[in-house]
Order: sequence, then C-alpha cells, then structure tokens
Amino acid sequence: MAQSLHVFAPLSPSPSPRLLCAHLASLPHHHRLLRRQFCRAFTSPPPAPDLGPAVLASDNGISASSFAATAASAIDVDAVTEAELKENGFRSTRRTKLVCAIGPATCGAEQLEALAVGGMNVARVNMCHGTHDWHRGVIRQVRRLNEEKGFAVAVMMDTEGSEIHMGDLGGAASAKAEDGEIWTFSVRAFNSPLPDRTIHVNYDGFAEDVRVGDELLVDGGMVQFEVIEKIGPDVKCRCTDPGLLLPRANLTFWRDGSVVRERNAMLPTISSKDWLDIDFGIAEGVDFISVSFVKSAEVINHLKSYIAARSRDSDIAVIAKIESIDALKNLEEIIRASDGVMVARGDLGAQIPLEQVPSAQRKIVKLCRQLDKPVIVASQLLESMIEYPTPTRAEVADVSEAVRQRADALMLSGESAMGQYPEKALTVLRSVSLRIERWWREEKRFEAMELPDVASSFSDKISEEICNSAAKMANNLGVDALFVYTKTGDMASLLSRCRPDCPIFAFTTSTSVRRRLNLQWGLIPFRLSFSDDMESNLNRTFSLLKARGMIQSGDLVIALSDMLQSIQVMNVP
Ligand SMILES: Nc1ncnc2c1ncn2[C@@H]1O[C@H](COP(=O)(O)OP(=O)(O)O)[C@@H](O)[C@H]1O
Ligand SMILES: C=C(OP(=O)(O)O)C(=O)O
Ligand SMILES: [K+]
Ligand SMILES: [Mg+2]
Repeated sequence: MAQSLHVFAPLSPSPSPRLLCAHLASLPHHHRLLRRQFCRAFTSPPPAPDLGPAVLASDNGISASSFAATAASAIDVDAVTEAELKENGFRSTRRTKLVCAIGPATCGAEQLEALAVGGMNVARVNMCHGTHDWHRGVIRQVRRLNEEKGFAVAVMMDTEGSEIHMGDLGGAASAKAEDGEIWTFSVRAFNSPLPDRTIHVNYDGFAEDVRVGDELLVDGGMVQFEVIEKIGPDVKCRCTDPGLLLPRANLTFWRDGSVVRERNAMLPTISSKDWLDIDFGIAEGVDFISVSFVKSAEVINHLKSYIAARSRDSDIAVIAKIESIDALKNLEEIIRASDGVMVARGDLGAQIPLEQVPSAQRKIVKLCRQLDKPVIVASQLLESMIEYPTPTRAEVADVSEAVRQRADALMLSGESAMGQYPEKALTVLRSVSLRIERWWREEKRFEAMELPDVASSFSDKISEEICNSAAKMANNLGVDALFVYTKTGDMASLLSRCRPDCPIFAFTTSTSVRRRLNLQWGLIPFRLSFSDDMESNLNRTFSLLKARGMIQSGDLVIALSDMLQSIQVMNVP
C-alpha cells in the first residue's frame, strides 16, 4: 500500500516586508502613522499565485481546449482549491472557510476576482447598506466569476433587521465626536443638510424610551454618550468616550449596567423592508439568507416556509445571527431550526457585557457542531486592518482561537467591505487558518467531542453512524481523503461535523448544494453527475481527478455514499 508523501509549501507572499511591518507594529500608538506609511511603501502586493483555470490543463499534457471541453462538463471543482491541492497536497488544504462582506472597497469585478483567488468561499452583501441595484451588480458579478473562471463562491444576503440605528449623516462618510461635546439624537425627519452635531435615529420610540442618565453606545461602544436632557423628539447627549461615528451605526442604550430593551424588544425580527429584501434575494437566487437579531426559532421556521413556497426549485439556506440576549436564551431551538448560525459579535457585544462574548462564542460554536449546523464567527477579527496593513497580535490570537475551536467559517466585515487592505486581510485569515490547522494536526491535540444523535429517522441514523465510523477510521488509518457521494449534502455535513484529520471530497449532483457546502469545515465540494453504481462512480471520479493531477495512484481513500449507505476503503488504482 504505497501512500504518497505531500510536501507543505505555504501559499504566502515574500516574508521579509511582512516581518518588517510586524516589527513596526510593536511601535507605540503615535508611531502608527509612520508604520502605515512604511508598510504601504514596502509591502508590495504578493506575487499573485497563478491560480486561474488555465493552470488546470498544463500539468497533464492535455491541450487546454480539449481539456476544458471534456473535463469541465464532467466534474466541477473550485479552481482555487484545485490549485491549492496540487501545490500543497491533501493534508494542507484549508479546512476553515472564509466569508467576505462586500462593500465599496471590493464591489468591482477585479476586486471580487482577487478575493476569490485569495480564498473567499462566500461573498456577503449586507442589506443595511446600498441599493438593490448595487447588490444585484455584486451578486451577478460573483455568478459571472463562477461561470467564467471556475470558482464556486456562494452568495449570502444579510437582512437589516429592526435594530435601532443612526441615519446616514447627511451623506458624510463619518463624523468625529469629541470628549464632552453635546450631540442631539433625534427622531425628527430632517431636511438635508443636517444641523451641526445632530444625528437622526430610525426608531420612533427612541425619545420616549431613553431616560436622562442612560448610556448611549454607538456601534457596540466604539463611541459613548450620556443622556443629559430630553426635549420632545430630541435627546441631548454628552460624549463620554470620543470616536468616529459611521453612517447607520447601530445604537443601544444601557441603564444600571444592562442593555435597555423596552418597546424596541417588540420590533419585528423581519421588518417590511426585510421582506422586500428577502424577495429580492430569492429572485436573485442567493445561496444563504442570514437573519439579523433573531429572537426565537419561530421566525426561522416562518422564513423557511416562505422560501419553500416561493422558490420550489432553489434551496436557500437560512442562517440565524446570534446577536441578542433573546437569541442566547433560545439558543438551542434557534440552532435546531436554522441551516446555520453566525456568531455576530458586533451587536452581541453591545447587548451583553464584552467579557461574556468569548464564552458565548465558544458555547455557540460547540453547540452548532454538536447539532450538525455550520457556524460562522464574525466581526472585528482583523478590525485594525481596516486602516493598517498588518493585524495586531491580539487579532491574530482571536482568529487562531476561532480556528482552534473549529468553527466552520470566519468572516471579514469592514475589513473587506470598506477597508484599505481587503486582500491582505483575507491573506491573514488564510495563512493563520492553515498554520493553526496544521499545528493542531501535528500536535494531535485532538479534542474528542461528544456528538449527540441528530438523526430523525432510522435511515438517517444509519448515515450518521456510517459517517462517525468513517471519520474515526480515516483518522486511525491515516487515509488521504474521505470521498462522499451525496445528493442533498447531508452526509457531507455529518462527516464535516466529525472534523476528521483528512479533507473531505464531497461530490454532489447540484450546483446549489455544491455552493452551500462551501461554507462547511473541511469540505471540498465537487459537482458531478453520478449513478447508484458506486463501482462506476468511483472509477469515473478516480480517472477524472487523476487526469487533473488532484489524486494519484496509491492514495488511500474511504468512500461513502448516501444512496447505498455504503462505506469502502481503497487505494486509488
Ligand atoms: N453596500 C454598501 N455601500 C456602502 N457602504 C457599505 C456597503 N456595505 C458595507 N459598507 C460599509 O462597510 C462597513 C462594514 O460592513 P458590514 O460589516 O457589512 O456592515 P455593518 O458594520 O454596518 O454591520 C459598513 O459599516 C459600511 O460603512
Ligand atoms: C455580523 C454582525 O451583523 P451586522 O454586521 O449586520 O451588524 C454583527 O453584529 O456582528
Ligand atoms: K445586517
Ligand atoms: Mg449585527
């Protein structure tokens, strides 16, 4: 049994300028400008790894045109993953998936392609910002990239939800609030230009709900005010923690050490605007809809039945964002009802004390894995990279911890939507993920987690047992890859839940299932038409993958199928 040896060759840019920047990162705060200028001048973009589909044909001695015509129709695989596989071998493919919020910094065709090349698995558009035309442009551009360049980037649409937030600052990009300044927060509708130091608040009950003495937190505490006077619709506030106000920033108010949820707690989770956005998302065929400020399982079920009635042929997965006290209270029922979860630490940190966010994250990630639902860790992972080209040590440690917890995916928000270094931020996520995953495997710090039964029928129970056993066998035998043939994706998900040491090649007949699987830990999704005859499926897959240089004779694989509920161990012939 000849097992092949794979050499690790990280996909990272030339290290020297980064090291210099890392050194400069330790300078005191007032030197950061210097640091920034230095890093701008010296970290030229990494030499773009040639990961385009053209690479695919070259190693095999097959002419590009005939290759594209035959192989492309037979099997679809993500161009970037394929190149990573060839370059680094099975063992070193990235298991943690990456989600990027798209905004003004990344909505162009070239920028989107750069993110896809950099490893973006899911592109997220946030309905808090932009117009439907803008979002449509981004979604269609992602689809075009997938079709023309062989990526499988999924699209996630994130609802606005009924949060309380500021208006758009009369068109200004930001406004600075200084210590001691008096600002007016008002529910009045203003004609532009807005009066000086005035902020519109979108929630009509605001002036009635706040009290003098309340603390007003902008963006989860990035800027803080104290309420000093109420005059009709106007609330006068003194700035106690200065900072930058950004358009439509989220607002919470605190009284006696906890967040105030008066009538705003009665706001619907899905507003009338959200329903219009959801209709838009369904019409555009997004892969995921993430729901902001979920409070209970009911709203998830409601949305899922709406989607099922509206779009019989497409299956859109519903992601519950955990970002409120109510969501934490009803955590398990929400996770069970959803197709996935996002730990939305931005708003969560504005609703519970900050020091409780890490334990909440840990709990949510663990429960999601146990219940077989993908989980995304989001917000402020690399916040300083909105402005600076290198992350802080603390940010790298935070990313590492999320990877170590084996979350399915990490998300960039402002870093990729409006930051100065979107691609570099993605590179940091990618290289930290790879490094921590490798360390974890090498150290064999394998944390066996008790995985409860999630099956609801006896047949599902068989699939679940097969997956648990196969993952265990894969670890014990040190196999190169798990192959799973799955129509619905469920068996791929169950394998991913086990977080095995080797990557999981998931073959599915549908392009939408394939894109959806792109959010899940360790899965390399392929689209392939296959039959009930595993013998012929395997032979076909082996020859297609061998032709593309993605596997070699002698590689040891375990193959599973959800049609036959079978499990086979074999060497690639
Ligand atoms: N479509 C858009 N148009 C303009 N600005 C956007 C858009 N999407 C995102 N942004 C900017 O990027 C920031 C970070 O994006 P995101 O994390 O999605 O939103 P938020 O932080 O408001 O929840 C936003 O605060 C906003 O300034
Ligand atoms: C991801 C989050 O949601 P949004 O960016 O939509 O506020 C969050 O609050 O952390
Ligand atoms: K949102
Ligand atoms: Mg939020």
